[in-house]
Amino acid sequence: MSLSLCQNNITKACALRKALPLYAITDRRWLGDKPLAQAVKEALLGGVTMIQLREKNLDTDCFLQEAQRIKALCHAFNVPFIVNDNIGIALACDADGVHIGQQDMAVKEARALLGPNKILGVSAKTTAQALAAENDGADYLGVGAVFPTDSKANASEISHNELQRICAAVSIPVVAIGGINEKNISKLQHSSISGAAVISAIFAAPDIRAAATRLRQRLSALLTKTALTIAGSDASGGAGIQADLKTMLACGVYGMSAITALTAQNTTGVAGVSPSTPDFLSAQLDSIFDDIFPDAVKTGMVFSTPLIAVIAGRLRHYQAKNIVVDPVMIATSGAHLLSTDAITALKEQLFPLATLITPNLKETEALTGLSIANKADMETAARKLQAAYGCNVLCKGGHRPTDADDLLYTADGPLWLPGRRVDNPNTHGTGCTLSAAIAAHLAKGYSLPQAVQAAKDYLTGALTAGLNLGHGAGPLHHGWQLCKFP
Ligand SMILES: Cc1ncc(COP(=O)(O)OP(=O)(O)O)c(N)n1
Ligand SMILES: Cc1ncsc1CCOP(=O)(O)O
Ligand SMILES: [Mg+2]
Repeated sequence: MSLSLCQNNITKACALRKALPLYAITDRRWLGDKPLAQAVKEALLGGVTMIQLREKNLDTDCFLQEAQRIKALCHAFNVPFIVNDNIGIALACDADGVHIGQQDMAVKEARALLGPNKILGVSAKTTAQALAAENDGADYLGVGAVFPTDSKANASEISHNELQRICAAVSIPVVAIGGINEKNISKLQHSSISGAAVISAIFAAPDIRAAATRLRQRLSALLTKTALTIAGSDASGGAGIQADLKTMLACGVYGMSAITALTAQNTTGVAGVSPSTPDFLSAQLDSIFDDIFPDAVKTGMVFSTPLIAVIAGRLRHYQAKNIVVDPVMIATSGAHLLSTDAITALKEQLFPLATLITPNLKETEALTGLSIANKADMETAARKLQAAYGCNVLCKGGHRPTDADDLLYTADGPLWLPGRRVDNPNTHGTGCTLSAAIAAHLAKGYSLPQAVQAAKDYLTGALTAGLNLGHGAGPLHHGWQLCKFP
């Protein structure tokens, strides 16, 4: 992963992931008498998430006119519009992007012509082609044919193992293409694709809208991702397990929980803590991993050395991936949520397993023994943690006086992610919410910087919604995208 990603690239990549699940590609040869625009409108009404205009035989004027018409239609549905093969047409109609094959033009050249903001898709059949395309500036890959197809002459098939290898090799999203329909789509279940690109299963269907709707439903089930929170319960619902589960749902991921401790807690403070036994925590983790293997895990309040030993042991045993460790030590209210002797266990047993740790400024100081007065100090401390434990570090600037800039420190170095300070004293559960949202986005296949950026955007929305409950620092509105409280 390269951290030369600029903020714009991250935003573009996040938007692209939402557009990939059901990617419809036009082919007027399947339409009979039906006008292309009508077919595309039916597909859009059925819920396709991106449209590609694929014309192999039109002259330039007709191609451009068609592109302008279909683009307007797509944008009326807030769906990105891509042009196949022809970058000149894509630029002339200001399409959202272009899709090219290995023979169409060099990926580097396409990227240079398109600039950084347009979407560039590239066809790939091998891991070598996929890695080269990613390196040269592709935003997504079209990989196939994954089944026999009647829509493209001489489309050679690739094995599902190769598809899986390509998905694992690259950080950019992959859509499968070729012969995909409602009946066979479930065979792609374990491939880690971000979507399916489809021609005939949509455009050759007698009822295009209904076919798109059914495929979209199948894909939603197929692409469902899961995340696990290992944390303490907050009786008042604003932090801990309760915040994490609400966040995961709001971020489009199925959430599961293993409870380390019950807390009698509200917005004014923690009245009591009743920890789980190590055996019972272990039993909860076994129940989860043996049945629904989580695509990502976050840990929050881990409380004590014996509980940390169980968590580390089970995560290692199951080879859990995408682990976000929020080093919860002291609640916003001042209550201690980690026994002092457990800090060493947290560092030595959990940090080395983590994809990311998410300390705030106070936690960063406690973990490093350094005092932090400015951004340079944040970089020094984050570098120290990254070097000591081999995990990526998100040093959160939420308590900085002027901005809410966060520092993501990886083996590639520092990446500053600017944040807007939201004027809201109700911040109970912000750390839990951010780390759960990062885990949710990692589960969905976002790269680490994308996941952090998407989680920051979600948290900013939850703070901005301005929920005002309780007598202390109140909770956030985790469902701000779903509903408004009166
Ligand atoms: C998403 C997606 N993947 C592959 C293609 C194939 O494009 P096409 O121009 O038919 O063939 P190549 O250029 O890849 O040889 C596509 N249109 N979209
Ligand atoms: C364009 C393309 N590239 C590889 S397979 C294919 C055809 C996809 O069409 P269908 O979904 O009808 O099989
Ligand atoms: Mg092509």
